[in-house]
Amino acid sequence: MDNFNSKHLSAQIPQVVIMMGVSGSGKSTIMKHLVSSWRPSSSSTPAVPIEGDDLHPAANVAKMRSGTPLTDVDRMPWLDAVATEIIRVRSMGTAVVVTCSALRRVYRAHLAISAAPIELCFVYMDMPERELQARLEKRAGHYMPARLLASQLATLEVPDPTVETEYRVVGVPVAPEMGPGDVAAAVAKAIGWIRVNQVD
Ligand SMILES: Nc1ncnc2c1ncn2[C@@H]1O[C@H](COP(=O)(O)OP(=O)(O)OP(=O)(O)O)[C@@H](O)[C@H]1O
Ligand SMILES: O=C(O)[C@H](O)[C@@H](O)[C@H](O)[C@H](O)CO
Repeated sequence: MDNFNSKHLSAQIPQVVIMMGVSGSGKSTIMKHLVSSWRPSSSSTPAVPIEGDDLHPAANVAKMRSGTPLTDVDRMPWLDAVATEIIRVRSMGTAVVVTCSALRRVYRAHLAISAAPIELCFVYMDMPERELQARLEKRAGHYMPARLLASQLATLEVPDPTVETEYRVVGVPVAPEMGPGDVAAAVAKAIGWIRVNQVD
């Protein structure tokens, strides 16, 4: 995973970052830490968060709540809504951090094409299945049941630098002992963001 980080980052510091990966990998948690403590060096204002979970059509939420995995057809209007929100927020000129599982390569391509010419950088939250399962079983108050993890993992196409159609992506290995602040710092390091209060 390490050696595709630098290879797939162009010289430009990413301004629009998509936290991707399966349910329970920490996308929402790390997004909050990232926007509160880190920013691209070129930006004087905080990055704005977009919570992809909030953009699902109600039917999708009902489906997941009932333990049924979403299909490609279910996800397409959701991906469109995420892209539309990225375009809206980015037009204000701030950096943006988005949570969106973007499990399949075609979903990442759909987002990237829909948001163009805005450039997206995907951050893949890479966590062992056992830890994912444990976190989902402990998590309370979320519509996504832990039993959907198997289908999430089956749908996931792990970002692969050797695939020609893969978009700009950074893999961040998340070890169980890393707290949210540690993970956010690892993500920030991988994308070249600096601490919010750091003097340039
Ligand atoms: N680094 C961490 N250390 C310990 N617990 C964590 C860490 N990151 C996230 N968690 C916990 O793991 C659970 C899953 O995290 P979170 O909800 O952020 O994942 P997610 O990828 O956004 O999931 P979903 O796609 O289902 O919304 C939460 O209960 C969260 O508090
Ligand atoms: O692609 C999907 O199957 C969905 O987007 C899920 O990943 C959920 O949105 C999320 O996990 C719930 O929080």
